[in-house]
Amino acid sequence: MPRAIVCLLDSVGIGGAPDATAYGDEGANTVGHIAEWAAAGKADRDGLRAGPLNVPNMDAMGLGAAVKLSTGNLPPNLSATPRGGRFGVGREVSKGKDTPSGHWEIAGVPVPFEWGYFPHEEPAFPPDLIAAFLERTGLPGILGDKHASGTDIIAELGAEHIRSGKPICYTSVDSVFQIAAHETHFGLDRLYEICRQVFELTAPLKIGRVIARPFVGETSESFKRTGNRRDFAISPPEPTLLDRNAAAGNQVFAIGKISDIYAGSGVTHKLKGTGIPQLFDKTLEAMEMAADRAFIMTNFVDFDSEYGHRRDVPGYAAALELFDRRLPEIIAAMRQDDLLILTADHGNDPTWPGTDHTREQVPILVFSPALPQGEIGIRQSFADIGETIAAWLGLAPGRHGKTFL
Ligand SMILES: O=P(O)(O)O[C@H]1O[C@H](CO)[C@@H](O)[C@H]1O
Ligand SMILES: [Mn+2]
Ligand SMILES: [Mn+2]
Repeated sequence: MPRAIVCLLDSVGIGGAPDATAYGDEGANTVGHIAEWAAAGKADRDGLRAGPLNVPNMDAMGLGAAVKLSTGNLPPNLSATPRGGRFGVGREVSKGKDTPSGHWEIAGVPVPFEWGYFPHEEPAFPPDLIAAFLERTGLPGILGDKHASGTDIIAELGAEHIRSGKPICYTSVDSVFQIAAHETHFGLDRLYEICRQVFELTAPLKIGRVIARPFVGETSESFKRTGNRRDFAISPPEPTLLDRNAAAGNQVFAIGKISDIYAGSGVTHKLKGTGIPQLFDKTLEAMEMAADRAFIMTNFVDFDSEYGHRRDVPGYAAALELFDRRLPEIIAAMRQDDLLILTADHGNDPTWPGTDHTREQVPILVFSPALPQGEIGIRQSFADIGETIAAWLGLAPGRHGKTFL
């Protein structure tokens, strides 16, 4: 009996989105540029990695071929000829180049509305929203109130935050209200509680997520974010693949950030994990526990949060290589009728200006022991992934997307 596993490599885009210009991202290509920089010796870091990008296992599943299909160019050290599975390219129809938009569409639900965004101005947040927030929480004020990178802003304002007790509030090009606060000086539960308050206040503005960004350390040089990030997210507007599989009485394993991204909806088993190795361990654990018709989905967030937003090319390359080294463990744990899909939710080209996501197409790399090698082309919506999995698991067809198997 079938099962399905999705490894979502957060932000591992492959360029070529036809609407990239509208986002200022024409030419962005996360995998392609990392491979180019690595081949040119520009992704070396002592003690971490060196030389051309080395991802033979993903490449065998069609990573190089997918980049070529997406952009017309084969990046250095990747191959145009996969050695197993089916490869293709996913094109997003939802307008946001953010995590929930990508994930919901992958689970069969393109986002039918425009998210609310905060302007690239200071203050970024509407004064009446902040006034209501301060009134509800009794806080003495906020710091930040602008677009920022989360690591930069804690270095800039962390000390003042500790002194004043004012939380650091910031946003980005995504539909987010983020709050950074110190885990002990401010308190983790208190941070979660004020996020909950903001989440209620921002719901009418269609803000996708309020994100708690706890950190530790005592000085600007040593402040460090912890794994206790928590996302308070709007619920998807229609039942996703997760809801549909759970409603059919099947297991749905949400690993890492997945449960938060779908607001917990349709999740029957939630497994926490931080970092690529632990997320792999949890995925393997879920594969051991999973019954027939189970759906397992893991979000590997580090590509995005640790390397993409930080514009860290060697770090991103090393993370891809680490993922690639462990991929055979998942393949070895697969049963004959398990389906594995590697894909991504958007791009985050670490060679691109700024620190935000980039509008890109994504790889769709499909593997099942029984499935012959082949190509699935450029899919016109990420929803084709969800629809294919739904069919694989024996669920009734959904409202969006077409199966590609
Ligand atoms: O710079 P950090 O705090 O990592 O923020 C990033 O993380 C947010 C959620 O993925 C994005 O919108 C981007 O702003
Ligand atoms: Mn993402
Ligand atoms: Mn991100």
